[in-house]
Amino acid sequence: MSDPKIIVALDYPGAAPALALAHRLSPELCRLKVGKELFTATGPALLEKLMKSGFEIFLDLKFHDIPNTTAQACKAAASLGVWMINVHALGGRKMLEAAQLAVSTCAQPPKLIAVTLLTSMNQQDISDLGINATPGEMVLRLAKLAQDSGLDGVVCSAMETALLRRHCGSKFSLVTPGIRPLEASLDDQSRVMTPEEALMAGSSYLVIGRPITRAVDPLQALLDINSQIRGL
Ligand SMILES: O=C(O)c1cc(=O)[nH]c(=O)n1[C@@H]1O[C@H](COP(=O)(O)O)[C@@H](O)[C@H]1O
Repeated sequence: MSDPKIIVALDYPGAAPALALAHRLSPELCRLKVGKELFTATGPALLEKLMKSGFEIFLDLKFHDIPNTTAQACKAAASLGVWMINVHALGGRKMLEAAQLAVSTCAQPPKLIAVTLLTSMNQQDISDLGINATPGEMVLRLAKLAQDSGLDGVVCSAMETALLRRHCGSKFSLVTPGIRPLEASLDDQSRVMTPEEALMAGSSYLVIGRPITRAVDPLQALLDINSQIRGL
């Protein structure tokens, strides 16, 4: 099976627009991400439809709770047959280890990754939290914590991928949102890179939403990005 690098974020309020977009794309070209908005509106039924069409799904619910609650939520998410799920690294070591253990006991364990520092956040946002670190320092610390806890990878900005590749090795998955082709609007993202820059820096997968979903021709936008990154 092909291993498409692009994960298209289906950030929609309901099933109809999400399915309409999925029908225009194809599993050879991309994976799909279902996040909080869409999953809250549609529940697992939509995942089944998308998976029946052959798409691998990143279920992005960013669990962050006490260890037992997070572990049980991860178990429930893993039982849906998705390709990847995530938690927040800020939940700490005990939560991460509990999540990893819960997922590892599933029949078909999905990849489990941890969100480090949201790509919408910048130095000022970190200072506002009372944390005395640069984005790079904070992301590296959280990525090492996730790796030590047995997770498969992290969500980070592509601006940190070169640093994480050096410290976490080549097998650790680096999933990077905040991807913006040249001339695309930043929207609410802060730490962004182009698709080529992100892959050259060491990203494993690129999460891309609005630059594709809000394009006049989403399939063409996806094909354009895939042709820019071919061979990287
Ligand atoms: O976990 C994520 O996927 C995620 C983490 C992060 O730090 N930043 C981030 O943007 N995301 C998600 O990635 C997608 C980015 O969408 P666009 O900004 O439209 O490309 C959204 O669905 C976000 O929820």
